[in-house]
Parts: sequence; structure tokens; C-alpha cells
Amino acid sequence: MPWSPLHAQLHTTLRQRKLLHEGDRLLIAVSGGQDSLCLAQLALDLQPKWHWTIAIAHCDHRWREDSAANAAAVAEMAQQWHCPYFQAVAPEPLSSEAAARTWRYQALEAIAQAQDYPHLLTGHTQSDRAETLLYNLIRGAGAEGLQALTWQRSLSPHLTLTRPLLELSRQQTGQFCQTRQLPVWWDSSNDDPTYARNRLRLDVLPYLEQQFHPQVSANLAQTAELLQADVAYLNQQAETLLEQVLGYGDQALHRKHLKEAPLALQRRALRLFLKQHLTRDPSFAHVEKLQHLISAPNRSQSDPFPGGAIARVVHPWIHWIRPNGP
Ligand SMILES: Nc1ncnc2c1ncn2[C@@H]1O[C@H](COP(=O)(O)OP(=O)(O)OP(=O)(O)O)[C@@H](O)[C@H]1O
Repeated sequence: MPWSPLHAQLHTTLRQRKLLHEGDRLLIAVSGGQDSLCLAQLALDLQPKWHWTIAIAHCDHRWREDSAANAAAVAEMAQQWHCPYFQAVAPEPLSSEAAARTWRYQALEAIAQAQDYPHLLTGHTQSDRAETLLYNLIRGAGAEGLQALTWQRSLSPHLTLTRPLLELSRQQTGQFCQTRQLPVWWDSSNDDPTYARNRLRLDVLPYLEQQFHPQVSANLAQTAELLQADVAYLNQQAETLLEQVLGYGDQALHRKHLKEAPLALQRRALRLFLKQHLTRDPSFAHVEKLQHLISAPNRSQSDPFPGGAIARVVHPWIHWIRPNGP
């Protein structure tokens, strides 16, 4: 099979970003839609150069009447590709998007672990990235949420999730599937306007494209890409700052050192601190409450955080005091 520009682009991306290596064992999550079919076909085309071992995994959420037929179509494809095929079927029909996603990742992780595949690949595209960024922006995410779909993230100590198609648009994956005559399974829930993500894809983004900028998706995805590097750098700096300001067995923060740091790092270091002390993810208000104490008068204290702990200033420290603690 002659290489197309898409093959060349993927090959270069994988090499330059060091996402995968020669001889890796790859488990590709294939829904049967155009993105993941395109991903699997591209990976198979690149296989002779990279000497990968490739397997296909599909999850049947049982939330559509045609979900078993969808799974059978993916199984058939895997057979045509001469790839090992693994399938998980939800024990009961999963109705919500969130429940389906949680179950899917658990199922994919279980397959990867049982079959010894340290790399899980998904077909997320530039278009998904743009939608995610917009969606998170609307819901009030900080830079953390706006980096929207990273190239790689660790799912467990033994499993890495890689999204190799983040630079391809949905139009490109669709075109590729057409050219290669891949049997794309149409997921009817993609048209359902009750899902916010679908409304963004079907209404909002086309409107923005027509009325504001024809390249809006590519631009949003690029913003996510830039933010990803910014966030990685800021997090690294915040970790260093937190190490420097911790005292009293990690139960207190040194105000002077914190005060000298830029606000962006103060907030991030405090968020990291709170993550260690709260059972739930700290909110913006939690971080602000603690940040306020950096310049507050001696003996100031916060009202209780979830779980009942408070923070109290005993200059130059902010002490974290658990409800029944010392
Ligand atoms: N039923 C499925 N079986 C196997 N893989 C799937 C399935 N559904 C989705 N995937 C994988 O996840 C990728 C993203 O799919 P989709 O955009 O539908 O999921 P999402 O839930 O919106 O995204 P995310 O997984 O990031 O939450 C697909 O390209 C595919 O690799």
C-alpha cells in the first residue's frame, strides 16, 4: 500500500513526539466509527516500518439496538486485518454518556492488562480536541481543562493512553475511510441533540466556522496544544515551589516564600497542597480561601474545608489543622 500524506504525517508525529517506539505492543480501541477505523488502518499500514504487534478492542455499551451488530462489524474488520480481537460487553445497558465512558475505560484497561498491551490507542482527532476545549471553556475550566485532550496520558503504572490522530480533522479521517472503503458504522447517538457535545459539533462549530473563521476547529486545537506545554511547565514550577514552602511534616505552608512567587504559581502550589489534604478535587473557591491567608493578619483562619479541616495563620506559617488533629 503506497503511503499517502496522512501516513507520512502520522509517521512523523509519532517519531518527533516520541509517542510510540519500534516493536511496541498496541491495543487499538475501535468503536467502528470513522476515526478509530482510520487509526487502525493507518497503524496497520505503518506496521512493517515500526514492527508493532497490533490488537483491536471493542466495547459494546448495549445502549443502542444495533450495538451487537456494531460489535460484530468491528470483529469482522479485525479478522480481515488478521489482528487479535478483544471485546467487552457491558453487564447491563449503560444509559448515560459518563457511565458508558467510565465503564469503557475500565474494560479497555482490563483487556490491556490481561493481554499484556502497555499502549492503548484511541482515534481522538483535532475536531474532538476543538470541541472539548470549547465545552470546557463554557463550563469554566482553567488552563488545565483547556489543554483538552493531551497526546498521551498514563492510565495506570503499566498502561499509557496515546491519541495519535490529534492533528487530523474529522474530514480527513472520513475521506481516508472512503478512499480505503472501510465500513464505517454510523452511530445514531452522534445525531442526538440532547447531548451538549453533539450540539457543539452540529450547530455551534459550523456556525462559528461560517460567521467567524473557517479554520475555527484547527485554531482551537492549536490553542489546546499551546496550553498543554504551558500547563506542563507551570505544574513543574508549582511542584518545586510547594516543596520549598512545606514545613511541619507537610502540614504547614511558609507564607513568605509563597508571597514572593507569582500568583499563577501560588494558586497551583496551593491546589496541589489541597489535593493532598482533601478527599475531593479542590475548587477555585477552596484555593482562593487558602491564597487569601498568605497576606492575612496573624491568627487569621479560614472557615472549614470539606472534611472539617481549617487553615490558620501562625506567622510565618499557614497551618493545616484537621478536625481532631493536633
Ligand atoms: N465502543 C467503543 N469501543 C472501543 N473504543 C471506543 C468505543 N467508543 C469510543 N472508543 C474510542 O474512543 C475514541 C473516542 O470516541 P468518542 O469521541 O466517541 O468518545 P468520547 O466518550 O467522546 O471521548 P473520551 O473517550 O475522550 O471521553 C474513539 O476514536 C475510539 O478509539
